[in-house]
Amino acid sequence: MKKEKINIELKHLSVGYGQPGEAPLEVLTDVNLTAAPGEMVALIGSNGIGKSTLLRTLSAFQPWFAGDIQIGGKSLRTMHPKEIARIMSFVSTENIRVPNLSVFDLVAYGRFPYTNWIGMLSAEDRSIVYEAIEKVGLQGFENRPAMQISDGERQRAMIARALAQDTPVIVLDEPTAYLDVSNKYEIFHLLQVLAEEKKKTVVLSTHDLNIALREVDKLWLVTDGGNYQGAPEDAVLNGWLNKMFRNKQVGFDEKEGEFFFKKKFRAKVKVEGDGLHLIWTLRALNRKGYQIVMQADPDFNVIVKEDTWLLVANDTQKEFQSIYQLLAFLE
Ligand SMILES: Nc1ncnc2c1ncn2[C@@H]1O[C@H](COP(=O)(O)OP(=O)(O)OP(=O)(O)O)[C@@H](O)[C@H]1O
Repeated sequence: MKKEKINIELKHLSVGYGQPGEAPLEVLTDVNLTAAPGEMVALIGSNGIGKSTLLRTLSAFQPWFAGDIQIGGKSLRTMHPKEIARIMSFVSTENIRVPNLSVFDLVAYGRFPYTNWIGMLSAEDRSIVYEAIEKVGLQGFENRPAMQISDGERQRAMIARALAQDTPVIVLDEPTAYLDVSNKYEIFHLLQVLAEEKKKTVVLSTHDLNIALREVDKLWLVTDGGNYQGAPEDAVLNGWLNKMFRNKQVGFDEKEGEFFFKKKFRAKVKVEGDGLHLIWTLRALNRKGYQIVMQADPDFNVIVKEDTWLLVANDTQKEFQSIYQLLAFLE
């Protein structure tokens, strides 16, 4: 079947929760965001801001209050669940609580929009399922009970299920939450390849900001003060990342490209040296709360040579063989 290329548009969207007779809880209001075919988008924002709520709403798992969600120019409100299932797959971090469900069966659920009413898999369906399992590196796990695999393996299996569903849009809520750093990069890479080669629109939420900044095409940034979208580099240059956290102690270092915790400086240090040894010495001193100065009068100096660190303070000098030893002495 020829796959359509699908745009996503969130227009003045208000999402949240409401029970009849209770005051509605609006989690996010007036959200205006877009994603194009072939784009990998990371939704980022602080804990509890409403990322899961937004993604569940986008995937038609819950209704919204105001505005519209348009998929390929058509309002999600007007679409039949079966039509949505052929356009959009959703991966969450929820646990699987079905005993005796094998990894193969779990992934095969992805084929439900295409199977007949008893869910019979054709030979083509089975080969798509095996291919999806292989793509996420779970070959050999097909017969294992899905309840008896690790969190990371289950996360891969859930992604395989979305691959088996073969939709032009894939929405993933924290797909890398349980993965180690090498698997996080692999999953980001896999999703990126899908976006690029198959022109799928991939929208995922993540707290892995450093990876997202390096790997995705676009950020959707939700904050208390509004929403922003653009290339990760636009987010850095426009200072959006500094608006992400209410905790003013956390800042974004535009030059390093990473978040840091603002500490009170305990002393000034001037450091001489070069190469990697200098860079990591600066990071270590910074981590321990020393202010690095170039011009101002330092409280002490550190001269970095390959594998030796010379501390010069007033009239005394002391040599160390590692950063650990230098920091221990400074304590
Ligand atoms: N089923 C629910 N009913 C009512 N309120 C809810 C429900 N689920 C979540 N909330 C509330 O909605 C707000 C947003 O929650 P949500 O899970 O969307 O945030 P999030 O950005 O995904 O957080 P995190 O980064 O911690 O996963 C929170 O205040 C949360 O308590």
